[in-house]
Amino acid sequence: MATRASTLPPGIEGDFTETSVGGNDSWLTYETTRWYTNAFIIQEGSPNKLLLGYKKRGFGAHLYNGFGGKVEAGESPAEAAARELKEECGIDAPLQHCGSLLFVTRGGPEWAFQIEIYRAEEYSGTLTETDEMRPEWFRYPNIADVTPSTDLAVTKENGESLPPIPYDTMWPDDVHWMPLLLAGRHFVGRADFELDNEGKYKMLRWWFGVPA
Ligand SMILES: Nc1nc2c([nH]c(=O)n2[C@H]2C[C@H](O)[C@@H](COP(=O)(O)OP(=O)(O)OP(=O)(O)O)O2)c(=O)[nH]1
Repeated sequence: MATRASTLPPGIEGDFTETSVGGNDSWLTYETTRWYTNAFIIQEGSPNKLLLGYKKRGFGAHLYNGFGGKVEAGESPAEAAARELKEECGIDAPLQHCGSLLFVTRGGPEWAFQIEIYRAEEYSGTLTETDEMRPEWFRYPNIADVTPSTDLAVTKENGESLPPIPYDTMWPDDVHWMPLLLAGRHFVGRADFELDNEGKYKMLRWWFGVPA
């Protein structure tokens, strides 16, 4: 059950209703922030379809994710999101801003990632595999009855020919906000991670909410 947020994580400001919170570690500190984007194509139908890309190289390699990257000097986040979508999978889309995620690591990059998240229901152009990303479609269930913490990967659904959302090969925070994204809701969140000795990112603490 969502509760009105009493204490927001550092870096999150506003009036939000908490949808998911966890972890016992202290919030990590950071000195600088860099801006990033992440874009998803979401199509309701039979089945409902979500476009993800398998990242072939760089940060988050071997994970499925939306399409995105750094906001370059002189660009707005919306311009960067459109550019990255085109560069990484060859398509254009009427992207709409729907979320903001603060991503902080210990042992990884020393800056905090401010990630602006976009979605679109349509696109033009031909989906193309690039050096960085391999686009693939996944199915998701009808979300009317799904709460923010429902594990969509195991929910019974139609459209058996597409695989379910591959949460096991995504950033661990994504399961907390993906239902909000799929439901077309606006959301904000913070997730702190630690890079362990084996080169894996472990989530230490997280908080997600929707505008109150
Ligand atoms: N879904 C999800 N995406 C994340 C998380 N953390 C995180 O950095 N990302 C995304 C934001 C960016 O889209 C991407 C990191 O950017 P990148 O490493 O591809 O950026 P880049 O500048 O090297 O790429 P590029 O511009 O060369 O294409 O990963 C997370 O916890 N969940």
